[in-house]
Amino acid sequence: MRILVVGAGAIGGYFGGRLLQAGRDVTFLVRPRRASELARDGLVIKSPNGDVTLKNPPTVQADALKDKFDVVLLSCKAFDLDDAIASFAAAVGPNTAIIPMLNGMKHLDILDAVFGKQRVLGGLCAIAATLNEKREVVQLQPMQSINYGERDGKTSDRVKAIDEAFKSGINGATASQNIMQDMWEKWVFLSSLAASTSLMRTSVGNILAAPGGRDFLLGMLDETSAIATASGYPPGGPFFERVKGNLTTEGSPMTASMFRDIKAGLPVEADHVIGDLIARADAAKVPVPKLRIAYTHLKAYELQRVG
Ligand SMILES: NC(=O)C1=CN([C@@H]2O[C@H](COP(=O)(O)OP(=O)(O)OC[C@H]3O[C@@H](n4cnc5c(N)ncnc54)[C@H](OP(=O)(O)O)[C@@H]3O)[C@@H](O)[C@H]2O)C=CC1
Ligand SMILES: CC(C)(CO)C(=O)C(=O)O
Repeated sequence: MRILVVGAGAIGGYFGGRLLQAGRDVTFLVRPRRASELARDGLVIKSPNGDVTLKNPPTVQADALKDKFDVVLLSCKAFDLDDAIASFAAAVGPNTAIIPMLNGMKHLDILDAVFGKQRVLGGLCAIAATLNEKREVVQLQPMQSINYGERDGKTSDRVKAIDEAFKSGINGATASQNIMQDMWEKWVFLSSLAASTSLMRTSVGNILAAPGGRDFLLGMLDETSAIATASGYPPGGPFFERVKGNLTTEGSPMTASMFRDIKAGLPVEADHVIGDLIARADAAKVPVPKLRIAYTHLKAYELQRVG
Protein backbone atom coordinates (compact mmCIF):
# COMPACT_ATOMS: atom_id res chain seq x y z
CA MET A 1 0.00 0.00 0.00
CA ARG A 2 1.56 3.29 -1.12
CA ILE A 3 0.86 6.10 1.36
CA LEU A 4 1.39 9.77 0.52
CA VAL A 5 1.52 11.97 3.60
CA VAL A 6 0.75 15.56 2.65
CA GLY A 7 2.82 17.78 4.92
CA ALA A 8 5.53 16.67 7.36
CA GLY A 9 4.52 19.03 10.16
CA ALA A 10 3.39 17.94 13.62
CA ILE A 11 0.62 15.55 12.55
CA GLY A 12 1.96 14.32 9.20
CA GLY A 13 5.48 14.02 10.62
CA TYR A 14 4.28 12.08 13.66
CA PHE A 15 1.85 9.60 12.13
CA GLY A 16 3.70 9.32 8.81
CA GLY A 17 6.93 8.82 10.75
CA ARG A 18 5.46 6.03 12.85
CA LEU A 19 4.25 4.26 9.68
CA LEU A 20 7.67 4.66 8.07
CA GLN A 21 9.32 3.36 11.25
CA ALA A 22 7.13 0.26 10.93
CA GLY A 23 8.43 -0.32 7.40
CA ARG A 24 5.40 0.96 5.52
CA ASP A 25 5.71 2.47 2.04
CA VAL A 26 5.42 6.15 2.98
CA THR A 27 6.34 9.24 0.96
CA PHE A 28 6.03 12.79 2.31
CA LEU A 29 4.77 15.50 -0.03
CA VAL A 30 6.62 18.58 1.17
CA ARG A 31 7.57 22.08 0.11
CA PRO A 32 11.21 23.04 -0.57
CA ARG A 33 12.17 24.21 2.96
CA ARG A 34 10.86 21.07 4.65
CA ALA A 35 12.43 18.89 1.94
CA SER A 36 15.88 20.27 2.71
CA GLU A 37 15.38 20.00 6.48
CA LEU A 38 14.38 16.34 6.16
CA ALA A 39 17.29 15.58 3.81
CA ARG A 40 19.73 17.24 6.21
CA ASP A 41 18.46 16.13 9.63
CA GLY A 42 16.12 13.24 8.91
CA LEU A 43 12.62 13.14 10.41
CA VAL A 44 13.16 13.48 14.14
CA ILE A 45 10.36 12.48 16.53
CA LYS A 46 10.65 13.23 20.26
CA SER A 47 7.90 11.46 22.10
CA PRO A 48 6.92 9.96 25.45
CA ASN A 49 6.01 6.91 23.34
CA GLY A 50 9.59 6.59 22.04
CA ASP A 51 12.05 8.86 20.21
CA VAL A 52 13.18 8.02 16.71
CA THR A 53 15.25 9.62 13.94
CA LEU A 54 14.36 8.43 10.45
CA LYS A 55 17.24 9.20 8.12
CA ASN A 56 16.43 10.28 4.56
CA PRO A 57 12.66 9.84 4.71
CA PRO A 58 11.25 9.57 1.16
CA THR A 59 9.98 12.96 0.03
CA VAL A 60 8.51 14.37 -3.14
CA GLN A 61 7.64 17.92 -4.18
CA ALA A 62 4.51 18.86 -6.08
CA ASP A 63 6.18 19.47 -9.44
CA ALA A 64 7.71 15.96 -9.40
CA LEU A 65 4.58 14.14 -8.23
CA LYS A 66 3.45 11.75 -10.99
CA ASP A 67 2.61 8.38 -9.39
CA LYS A 68 -0.83 7.48 -8.09
CA PHE A 69 -1.02 6.52 -4.42
CA ASP A 70 -3.42 4.18 -2.60
CA VAL A 71 -3.82 6.47 0.39
CA VAL A 72 -3.36 10.20 0.87
CA LEU A 73 -3.03 11.17 4.54
CA LEU A 74 -3.82 14.87 4.46
CA SER A 75 -2.22 16.79 7.31
CA CYS A 76 -2.01 20.43 6.26
CA LYS A 77 -3.65 23.30 8.14
CA ALA A 78 -7.03 24.50 6.83
CA PHE A 79 -5.63 27.79 5.48
CA ASP A 80 -3.28 25.75 3.24
CA LEU A 81 -5.99 23.39 1.99
CA ASP A 82 -6.44 24.85 -1.51
CA ASP A 83 -2.70 24.91 -2.11
CA ALA A 84 -2.33 21.38 -0.75
CA ILE A 85 -5.14 20.09 -2.98
CA ALA A 86 -3.41 21.53 -6.04
CA SER A 87 -0.14 19.94 -4.88
CA PHE A 88 -1.39 16.38 -4.30
CA ALA A 89 -4.07 16.16 -7.02
CA ALA A 90 -1.70 14.33 -9.39
CA ALA A 91 -1.40 11.48 -6.86
CA VAL A 92 -5.14 10.79 -6.83
CA GLY A 93 -6.28 7.99 -9.11
CA PRO A 94 -9.58 6.10 -9.40
CA ASN A 95 -8.82 3.97 -6.31
CA THR A 96 -7.13 6.50 -4.08
CA ALA A 97 -8.56 7.02 -0.59
CA ILE A 98 -8.00 10.44 0.97
CA ILE A 99 -7.92 10.54 4.79
CA PRO A 100 -8.04 14.08 6.18
CA MET A 101 -6.60 14.81 9.63
CA LEU A 102 -7.77 18.43 9.79
CA ASN A 103 -9.84 19.64 12.70
CA GLY A 104 -13.34 20.84 11.76
CA MET A 105 -15.63 19.58 8.99
CA LYS A 106 -15.73 22.00 6.07
CA HIS A 107 -12.76 20.38 4.34
CA LEU A 108 -14.95 17.34 3.60
CA ASP A 109 -17.19 19.41 1.30
CA ILE A 110 -14.16 20.99 -0.38
CA LEU A 111 -12.44 17.62 -0.95
CA ASP A 112 -15.70 16.04 -2.18
CA ALA A 113 -16.16 18.81 -4.74
CA VAL A 114 -12.66 18.34 -6.16
CA PHE A 115 -12.13 14.58 -5.94
CA GLY A 116 -15.63 13.07 -5.60
CA LYS A 117 -17.20 11.88 -2.36
CA GLN A 118 -16.24 8.24 -2.91
CA ARG A 119 -12.54 9.07 -2.58
CA VAL A 120 -12.85 10.95 0.72
CA LEU A 121 -12.95 8.99 3.96
CA GLY A 122 -13.68 10.50 7.35
CA GLY A 123 -10.66 10.94 9.60
CA LEU A 124 -9.44 12.55 12.78
CA CYS A 125 -6.63 12.35 15.26
CA ALA A 126 -6.31 13.14 18.93
CA ILE A 127 -2.76 14.03 19.90
CA ALA A 128 -0.86 17.05 21.19
CA ALA A 129 2.11 17.57 18.89
CA THR A 130 4.15 20.45 17.55
CA LEU A 131 7.34 21.27 15.64
CA ASN A 132 10.04 22.74 17.89
CA GLU A 133 12.62 25.38 16.92
CA LYS A 134 14.87 22.61 15.53
CA ARG A 135 11.93 21.49 13.38
CA GLU A 136 11.71 18.21 15.25
CA VAL A 137 8.27 16.68 15.77
CA VAL A 138 7.54 16.81 19.50
CA GLN A 139 4.67 14.86 21.05
CA LEU A 140 3.73 16.75 24.21
CA GLN A 141 1.67 14.07 26.01
CA PRO A 142 1.45 10.25 25.65
CA MET A 143 -2.19 10.42 24.44
CA GLN A 144 -2.57 9.50 20.78
CA SER A 145 -5.24 8.12 18.53
CA ILE A 146 -6.13 8.20 14.87
CA ASN A 147 -9.51 7.17 13.44
CA TYR A 148 -10.67 6.65 9.87
CA GLY A 149 -13.67 5.12 8.22
CA GLU A 150 -16.26 5.18 5.48
CA ARG A 151 -18.57 8.11 6.01
CA ASP A 152 -21.66 5.92 5.48
CA GLY A 153 -20.50 3.61 8.29
CA LYS A 154 -19.94 0.57 6.06
CA THR A 155 -16.96 -1.72 6.55
CA SER A 156 -15.09 -1.68 3.25
CA ASP A 157 -12.11 -3.67 2.01
CA ARG A 158 -10.11 -0.48 1.60
CA VAL A 159 -10.67 0.54 5.22
CA LYS A 160 -9.74 -2.99 6.37
CA ALA A 161 -6.47 -2.73 4.43
CA ILE A 162 -5.76 0.77 5.78
CA ASP A 163 -6.52 -0.42 9.29
CA GLU A 164 -4.06 -3.28 9.00
CA ALA A 165 -1.34 -0.94 7.73
CA PHE A 166 -1.98 1.80 10.30
CA LYS A 167 -2.25 -0.62 13.24
CA SER A 168 1.18 -2.02 12.33
CA GLY A 169 2.83 1.30 13.18
CA ILE A 170 0.51 3.49 15.23
CA ASN A 171 -0.74 2.78 18.75
CA GLY A 172 -4.32 4.00 18.89
CA ALA A 173 -5.10 3.47 15.19
CA THR A 174 -8.76 2.49 14.86
CA ALA A 175 -11.16 1.94 11.99
CA SER A 176 -14.47 3.55 12.92
CA GLN A 177 -17.96 2.60 11.80
CA ASN A 178 -19.21 5.93 13.10
CA ILE A 179 -16.63 8.34 11.79
CA MET A 180 -19.00 11.28 11.18
CA GLN A 181 -20.14 11.11 14.80
CA ASP A 182 -16.49 10.82 15.92
CA MET A 183 -15.52 13.85 13.83
CA TRP A 184 -18.34 15.93 15.25
CA GLU A 185 -17.44 14.90 18.79
CA LYS A 186 -13.82 15.77 18.17
CA TRP A 187 -14.91 19.13 16.80
CA VAL A 188 -17.09 19.82 19.85
CA PHE A 189 -14.20 19.00 22.18
CA LEU A 190 -11.51 20.76 20.16
CA SER A 191 -13.50 23.92 19.49
CA SER A 192 -14.37 24.22 23.20
CA LEU A 193 -10.73 23.69 24.16
CA ALA A 194 -9.35 25.99 21.44
CA ALA A 195 -11.87 28.77 22.04
CA SER A 196 -11.34 28.64 25.82
CA THR A 197 -7.56 28.30 26.02
CA SER A 198 -6.99 30.84 23.21
CA LEU A 199 -9.34 33.39 24.77
CA MET A 200 -8.00 32.91 28.31
CA ARG A 201 -4.41 32.52 27.08
CA THR A 202 -3.76 29.63 29.46
CA SER A 203 -4.28 25.95 30.24
CA VAL A 204 -7.46 24.14 31.26
CA GLY A 205 -6.06 23.78 34.81
CA ASN A 206 -5.54 27.52 35.23
CA ILE A 207 -8.95 28.36 33.78
CA LEU A 208 -10.61 25.87 36.16
CA ALA A 209 -8.77 27.42 39.11
CA ALA A 210 -9.90 30.96 38.23
CA PRO A 211 -13.20 32.40 39.58
CA GLY A 212 -15.95 31.48 37.11
CA GLY A 213 -13.51 29.37 35.08
CA ARG A 214 -15.32 26.07 35.44
CA ASP A 215 -18.65 27.61 34.42
CA PHE A 216 -16.95 29.28 31.48
CA LEU A 217 -15.42 26.00 30.20
CA LEU A 218 -18.60 24.01 30.69
CA GLY A 219 -20.67 26.81 29.14
CA MET A 220 -18.46 26.72 26.06
CA LEU A 221 -18.89 22.94 25.89
CA ASP A 222 -22.69 23.37 26.18
CA GLU A 223 -22.72 25.79 23.23
CA THR A 224 -20.62 23.58 20.91
CA SER A 225 -22.56 20.47 21.97
CA ALA A 226 -25.85 22.24 21.13
CA ILE A 227 -24.58 22.95 17.59
CA ALA A 228 -23.60 19.31 17.09
CA THR A 229 -26.98 18.20 18.39
CA ALA A 230 -28.81 20.61 16.06
CA SER A 231 -26.70 19.21 13.19
CA GLY A 232 -27.84 15.66 13.93
CA TYR A 233 -24.77 14.47 15.88
CA PRO A 234 -25.51 14.78 19.61
CA PRO A 235 -22.22 14.17 21.44
CA GLY A 236 -22.05 11.30 23.90
CA GLY A 237 -20.30 8.43 22.18
CA PRO A 238 -17.21 6.66 23.60
CA PHE A 239 -14.74 9.15 22.11
CA PHE A 240 -16.59 12.09 23.62
CA GLU A 241 -16.87 10.48 27.03
CA ARG A 242 -13.12 9.90 26.98
CA VAL A 243 -12.17 13.46 26.09
CA LYS A 244 -14.84 15.36 28.03
CA GLY A 245 -13.04 14.71 31.30
CA ASN A 246 -10.06 16.62 29.89
CA LEU A 247 -12.01 19.86 30.15
CA THR A 248 -12.74 19.35 33.83
CA THR A 249 -9.45 17.92 35.13
CA GLU A 250 -8.09 20.13 37.92
CA GLY A 251 -4.47 21.15 37.31
CA SER A 252 -4.54 19.96 33.69
CA PRO A 253 -1.76 21.55 31.60
CA MET A 254 -3.81 20.88 28.45
CA THR A 255 -4.10 23.60 25.79
CA ALA A 256 -5.17 23.42 22.14
CA SER A 257 -2.73 23.50 19.23
CA MET A 258 -4.48 26.76 18.27
CA PHE A 259 -3.34 28.37 21.52
CA ARG A 260 0.22 27.11 20.99
CA ASP A 261 0.13 28.62 17.50
CA ILE A 262 -1.00 31.98 18.91
CA LYS A 263 1.83 31.93 21.44
CA ALA A 264 4.27 31.30 18.60
CA GLY A 265 2.74 34.12 16.51
CA LEU A 266 1.62 31.66 13.81
CA PRO A 267 -1.56 31.72 11.70
CA VAL A 268 -4.62 29.97 13.17
CA GLU A 269 -7.58 28.07 11.73
CA ALA A 270 -10.13 30.56 13.14
CA ASP A 271 -12.62 30.33 10.28
CA HIS A 272 -12.38 26.57 9.81
CA VAL A 273 -12.56 25.56 13.47
CA ILE A 274 -14.67 28.32 15.07
CA GLY A 275 -16.20 30.47 12.29
CA ASP A 276 -17.76 27.50 10.48
CA LEU A 277 -19.23 26.26 13.75
CA ILE A 278 -20.84 29.67 14.37
CA ALA A 279 -22.26 29.66 10.82
CA ARG A 280 -23.90 26.30 11.58
CA ALA A 281 -25.19 27.67 14.92
CA ASP A 282 -26.73 30.64 13.12
CA ALA A 283 -28.36 28.38 10.52
CA ALA A 284 -29.87 26.27 13.33
CA LYS A 285 -30.69 29.33 15.50
CA VAL A 286 -28.53 28.09 18.39
CA PRO A 287 -27.31 30.94 20.63
CA VAL A 288 -23.51 30.86 21.06
CA PRO A 289 -22.40 34.06 22.85
CA LYS A 290 -19.18 32.64 24.32
CA LEU A 291 -18.08 31.13 21.02
CA ARG A 292 -18.72 34.48 19.28
CA ILE A 293 -16.41 36.31 21.69
CA ALA A 294 -13.70 33.70 21.08
CA TYR A 295 -14.12 34.12 17.31
CA THR A 296 -13.89 37.93 17.49
CA HIS A 297 -10.77 37.50 19.58
CA LEU A 298 -9.18 35.14 17.04
CA LYS A 299 -10.02 37.39 14.08
CA ALA A 300 -8.55 40.39 15.96
CA TYR A 301 -5.41 38.31 16.55
CA GLU A 302 -5.24 37.51 12.83
CA LEU A 303 -5.56 41.20 11.91
CA GLN A 304 -2.90 42.23 14.39
CA ARG A 305 -0.63 39.46 13.08
CA VAL A 306 -0.67 40.62 9.47
CA GLY A 307 -0.37 44.28 10.61
N1 LIG B 1 -0.79 19.66 16.26
C1 LIG B 1 -1.74 19.02 16.94
O1 LIG B 1 -1.54 18.66 18.12
C2 LIG B 1 -3.03 18.66 16.27
C3 LIG B 1 -3.39 19.19 15.03
N2 LIG B 1 -4.55 18.78 14.43
C4 LIG B 1 -4.96 19.31 13.13
O2 LIG B 1 -4.12 18.72 12.15
C5 LIG B 1 -3.92 19.62 11.05
C6 LIG B 1 -2.42 19.78 10.84
O3 LIG B 1 -1.87 20.42 11.99
P1 LIG B 1 -0.32 20.43 12.34
O4 LIG B 1 0.33 19.20 11.89
O5 LIG B 1 -0.24 20.82 13.77
O6 LIG B 1 0.19 21.64 11.43
P2 LIG B 1 1.70 21.98 11.03
O7 LIG B 1 1.70 23.42 10.67
O8 LIG B 1 2.65 21.49 12.05
O9 LIG B 1 1.92 21.10 9.73
C7 LIG B 1 1.24 21.34 8.54
C8 LIG B 1 2.20 21.01 7.43
O10 LIG B 1 1.51 21.04 6.20
C9 LIG B 1 2.44 21.44 5.25
N3 LIG B 1 1.82 21.90 4.01
C10 LIG B 1 0.89 22.85 3.83
N4 LIG B 1 0.59 22.99 2.53
C11 LIG B 1 1.38 22.10 1.87
C12 LIG B 1 1.56 21.79 0.50
N5 LIG B 1 0.87 22.41 -0.46
N6 LIG B 1 2.45 20.84 0.17
C13 LIG B 1 3.16 20.21 1.13
N7 LIG B 1 3.05 20.46 2.45
C14 LIG B 1 2.16 21.41 2.81
C15 LIG B 1 3.21 22.56 5.92
O11 LIG B 1 4.43 22.71 5.25
P3 LIG B 1 5.42 23.96 5.38
O12 LIG B 1 6.36 23.56 6.47
O13 LIG B 1 6.05 24.01 4.04
O14 LIG B 1 4.58 25.16 5.72
C16 LIG B 1 3.36 22.01 7.33
O15 LIG B 1 4.57 21.31 7.50
C17 LIG B 1 -4.65 20.92 11.45
O16 LIG B 1 -5.91 20.97 10.85
C18 LIG B 1 -4.78 20.81 12.96
O17 LIG B 1 -5.90 21.53 13.46
C19 LIG B 1 -5.35 17.81 14.97
C20 LIG B 1 -5.03 17.26 16.17
C21 LIG B 1 -3.90 17.69 16.96
C1 LIG C 1 -8.08 18.29 20.82
C2 LIG C 1 -6.61 18.27 20.55
C3 LIG C 1 -5.89 18.87 21.72
C4 LIG C 1 -6.20 16.82 20.55
O1 LIG C 1 -6.01 16.26 19.39
C5 LIG C 1 -6.38 18.93 19.21
O2 LIG C 1 -6.87 18.46 18.22
C6 LIG C 1 -5.63 20.18 19.02
O3 LIG C 1 -5.00 20.68 19.97
O4 LIG C 1 -5.63 20.71 17.90
